[in-house]
Amino acid sequence: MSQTKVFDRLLEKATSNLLLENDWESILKICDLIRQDDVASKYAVSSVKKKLTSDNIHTIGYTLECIESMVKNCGSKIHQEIVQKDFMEQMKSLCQQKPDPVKSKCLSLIQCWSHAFRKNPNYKIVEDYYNQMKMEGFQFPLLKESEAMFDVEEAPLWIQDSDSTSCFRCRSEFGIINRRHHCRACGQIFCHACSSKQAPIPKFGIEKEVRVCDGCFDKLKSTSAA
Ligand SMILES: O=P(O)(O)O[C@@H]1[C@H](O)[C@H](OP(=O)(O)O)[C@@H](O)[C@H](O)[C@H]1O
Ligand SMILES: [Zn+2]
Ligand SMILES: [Zn+2]
Repeated sequence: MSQTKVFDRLLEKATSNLLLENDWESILKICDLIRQDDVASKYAVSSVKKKLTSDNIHTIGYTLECIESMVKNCGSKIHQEIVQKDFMEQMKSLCQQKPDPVKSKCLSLIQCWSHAFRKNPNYKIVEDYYNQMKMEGFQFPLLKESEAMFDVEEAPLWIQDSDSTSCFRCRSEFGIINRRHHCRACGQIFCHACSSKQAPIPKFGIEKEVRVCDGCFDKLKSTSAA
């Protein structure tokens, strides 16, 4: 079964209106799939946005729990998808149209994200919505700063192929035979001889074995042995 199908099934489970409490196991598996890039964050957020349009208030409530965990655990790849006008509009309309606990959950999420993203100018839309909604009379709950702190470690962006003509480690020139390969731990580009090993990268939430360079392999092994 494709990982996207696995994600869809987990999201169905985690947002079922038959649940009596949060299905944390499914929620955390959803976060793992996103952190490991087994499912695209754009697809994940668009699926969650659809769930927020459910007629069932319980499904919406459990979906908000999923969103909260995705934002806390999956880093900027998810943040970039939620700091969009359409998503913020959807959250605001839930505050206008739905009763508690959905309304209060949405208000506290908008407030939490506004605080957590306050230093990132690219995410200013959240603070703008928060301030605008305060001016419009929405009653936000007391901010619990500890809940608004999440600095999850995430995998580095990959160096662009075009930015590298030789192996970062042995300097061999790339070409038809000597192909480029990315290390998932440092994001640098290596020849196959310098990046033939695989390892999980727990600090990035990558539990499966992925390609890493020899230097990162040794570091990861020494960390896991410690
Ligand atoms: O197979 P190629 O045509 O050489 O393309 C390379 C592979 O897709 C590499 O995948 P990998 O890191 O999983 O090997 C990727 O890291 C490189 O950026 C690509 O240039
Ligand atoms: Zn090399
Ligand atoms: Zn590396």
